[in-house]
Amino acid sequence: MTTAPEAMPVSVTESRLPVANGRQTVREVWRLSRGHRARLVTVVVSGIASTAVNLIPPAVVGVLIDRVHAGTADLGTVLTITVVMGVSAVVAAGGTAATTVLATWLYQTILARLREQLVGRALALPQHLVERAGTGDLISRTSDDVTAVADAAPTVIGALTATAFTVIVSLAGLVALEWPYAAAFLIVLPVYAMAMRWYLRTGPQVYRVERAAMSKRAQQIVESQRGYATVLGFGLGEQRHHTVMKASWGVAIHTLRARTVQSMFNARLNLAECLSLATVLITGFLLIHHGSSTVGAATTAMLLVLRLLGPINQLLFVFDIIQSAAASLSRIIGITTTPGTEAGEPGMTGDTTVRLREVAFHYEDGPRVLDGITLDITAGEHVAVVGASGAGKTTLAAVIAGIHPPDTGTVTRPARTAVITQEVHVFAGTIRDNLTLAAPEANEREIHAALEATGAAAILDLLPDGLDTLVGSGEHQLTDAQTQQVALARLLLVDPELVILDEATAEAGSTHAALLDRGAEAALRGRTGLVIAHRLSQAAACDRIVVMEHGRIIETGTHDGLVAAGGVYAGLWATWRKGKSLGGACGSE
Ligand SMILES: Nc1ncnc2c1ncn2[C@@H]1O[C@H](COP(=O)(O)OP(=O)(O)OP(=O)(O)O)[C@@H](O)[C@H]1O
Repeated sequence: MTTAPEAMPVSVTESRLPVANGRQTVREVWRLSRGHRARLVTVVVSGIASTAVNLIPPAVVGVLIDRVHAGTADLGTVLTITVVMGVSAVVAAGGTAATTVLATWLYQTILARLREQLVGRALALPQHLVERAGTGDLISRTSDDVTAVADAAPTVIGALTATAFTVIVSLAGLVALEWPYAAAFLIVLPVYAMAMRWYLRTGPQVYRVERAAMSKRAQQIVESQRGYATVLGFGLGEQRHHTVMKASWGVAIHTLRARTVQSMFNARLNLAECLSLATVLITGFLLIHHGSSTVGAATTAMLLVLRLLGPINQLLFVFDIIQSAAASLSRIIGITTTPGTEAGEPGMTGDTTVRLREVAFHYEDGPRVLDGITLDITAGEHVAVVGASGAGKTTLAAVIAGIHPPDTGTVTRPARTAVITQEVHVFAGTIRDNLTLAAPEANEREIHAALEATGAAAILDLLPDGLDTLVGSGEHQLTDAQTQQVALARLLLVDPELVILDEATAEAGSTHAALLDRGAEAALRGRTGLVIAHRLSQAAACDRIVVMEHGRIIETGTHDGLVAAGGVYAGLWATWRKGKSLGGACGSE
């Protein structure tokens, strides 16, 4: 009796990252095999041949039994049959080994290509897609789904090549012995079909839910790790722990359900096996009783059926794994076939201006946070955006940067746009790695010039190994100000046409703020710039100021003009001046 192998979890269809359909998946796998098709054919032929050789032993055992039964077996017969069985076993083993090696080489090569494409494409995905779907889904595809496909490949490829031919040859063998043997086996096939039908109706849904629970858990863990500082800062450890624990329990419950479904499928398969053996045994008994079959033929028939059961179960199990792995594969190929940003995102233009027309935007299920935004930023102009918290400043920056596509309206921006957001990540590696991340060709002189210009050169004096100091998790920790300075220097090395600065708030008048203002000034010099002004001193130094309220632009003009107009900005400025000292981001102060 048999036991089903561990079923792979299937993918979440409700995911918002694209999922390829069956035809796209097959076409893509076929494309990936380009250059290796001759090997593919060899794998199929050698797998089929070795399976066919495996059918020789049942046939010769039947002959031996009949000869023994007829009293014609002598030592020569036994030796001949032994040699035939021995040779067929060696040939089948050699063929299977060769098939396995060739198949392994083939699928590993294809998988390696797929992985390369996946990583390359994942890094080039349009940001708004990843933002909307959540990084957990992307991580799940690049880890869980790749593992599912890699684990499934050996089983699937080996079994598929062997199974189909075994079934055909064994059935042909049963017919050649006596057609009732084949008929006896065939009448049990509906039981297999019913087991399969039940499983296909029940399994995918259970696995899908299991996989959705896994994605949710991954998302919760990633968010807890990403927001580590916030979790610590706000004492959210207990709450995050509870959320992750709840998500983990969800996985445990759904995994238990999935394994239960698997066990029930096994029970149905075992019933089908018992019925096949019983019907062929009874048929053999009846045929021998009526003198139309021999004991040897009945034995061969039983051995052939026993041989058939293995591949049939294997086919069903492989079907299960294929189904699960195919879902993972379609999730992976959904990513690899998604157009990346290399060819340019919508809204990218060849000039250095920014142009927004009647732009509206809302977050998933939320209200509109941008409404009727029309704005032009001319080449080289520095525009500051100010407004109360929640006015939509950061969202506007993200829409201009192409991170969020607008719901309605149009946005155009320069092709080379660089953004510094409030959360700057330090990549594991050296300071040099972090600086040259987006400009790998930058030389030593350019790196130092960028550090000087942004005021970040002083950081090097504080680091044990200068540019080669290892930073990131578990290594030297940069302060927030240093991290942002490094980000500004990195931005200089990229030399963008449009700079969008939405840096973390720094207390006005602090050394931190002064350092950031100096870095920002260097980053904006000679470029078109949009500054989300968290300190009004940043706004005052820009060419033009845009005031936002509830997702709309309510005032726009120069600092002096807006102060003189006595509107919302003038009020903000008056409040600001009361308690703050001035610095500047746009560099004109
Ligand atoms: N990822 C998000 N999902 C849903 N709503 C969001 C998201 N980000 C921002 N919002 C909402 O959109 C509105 C505008 O937020 P936004 O961050 O753009 O404002 P802001 O003016 O930059 O505020 P702040 O100065 O506090 O950063 C707010 O109501 C905010 O709660």
